[in-house]
Amino acid sequence: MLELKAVESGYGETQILHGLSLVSQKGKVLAVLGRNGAGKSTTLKTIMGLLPLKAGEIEFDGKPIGAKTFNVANGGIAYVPETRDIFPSLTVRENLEISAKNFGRSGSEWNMDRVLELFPRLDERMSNSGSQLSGGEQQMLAIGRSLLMNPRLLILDEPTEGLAPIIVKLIHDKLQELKTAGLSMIIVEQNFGFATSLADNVAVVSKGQVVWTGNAAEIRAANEVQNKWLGI
Ligand SMILES: Nc1ncnc2c1ncn2[C@@H]1O[C@H](COP(=O)(O)OP(=O)(O)OP(=O)(O)O)[C@@H](O)[C@H]1O
Repeated sequence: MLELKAVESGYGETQILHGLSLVSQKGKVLAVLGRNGAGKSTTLKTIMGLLPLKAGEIEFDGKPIGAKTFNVANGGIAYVPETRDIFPSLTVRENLEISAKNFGRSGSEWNMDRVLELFPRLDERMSNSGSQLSGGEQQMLAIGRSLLMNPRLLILDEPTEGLAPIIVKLIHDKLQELKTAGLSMIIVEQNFGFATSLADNVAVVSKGQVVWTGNAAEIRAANEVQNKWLGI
C-alpha cells in the first residue's frame, strides 16, 4: 500500500536518510524500530511531506504520494507526531471538530460518536482545554483526531513516549482494536514489547537505511538482531 524506494532526505544540507526502502501492506501493522537518531522520525516526516524528498520515490497505492502535506493527508494518510500537536487553548471538542470539519465526509466510517466510544475518557473531558489534559489523554485526542480524517493508513510516531504503564496498555488495546477492524498502520516505537505485539511486520532502521526486515515473531526470537541494532 505504501512503498518507499531508495529514499534520501534530511534537514537542509544534512542528509539523514541514505537510500531507505520499505513497504507497508494493506490491513497490516508495520513497526519501524531502531536506536535513537537512526532516522525513524525523519522517515515519517518525509512520507508526510514535512521534509523534502531529495531522491527516491514514495508510492501510495501504486501512485506517487505528492509533495505537499495537505495532499498526503487528503489522500488518506493520517499522522500522529511524537509531539502530538493538539491545540492547547482549544477544548477537546474543538480539537476534534476541526478535524471532523476539514476531513469528515458524509457516510464516512469515523465520526465523533465512534471516537468517543473508542475513548470514553475523552467524552468526560470534552470541555477541558488541550493544555489541561494528561499525556495519555493528549495521545488519545491525537489518535481520535486522526481517525476523524478517516485514514486508510495511520502513522504513529512513538505513541507511548512518556506515558505511564497503565496508559501504555490502554493505547495498546485501542490500537489492537483498530488493527482488528482492518486499519493499516505504521508505528515508530522505542518500546519493543509494545511494537512487536501489535506489529505484523518489522523494519529496523540504522543510519538512515533499513538494515533488517522480517515479521514480529522473527525479531522477538532473534536476540542477535535485537542486540546489534536495538541495543536490547
Ligand atoms: N530539525 C533537525 N535538524 C537537524 N537535524 C535533525 C533534526 N531533527 C533530527 N535531526 C537529526 O536527524 C537524525 C535522525 O533523527 P530522527 O529524529 O529521525 O531519529 P529517530 O530514529 O526518530 O530517533 P529518536 O528516537 O531519537 O526520535 C539525528 O541525527 C538527529 O539529530
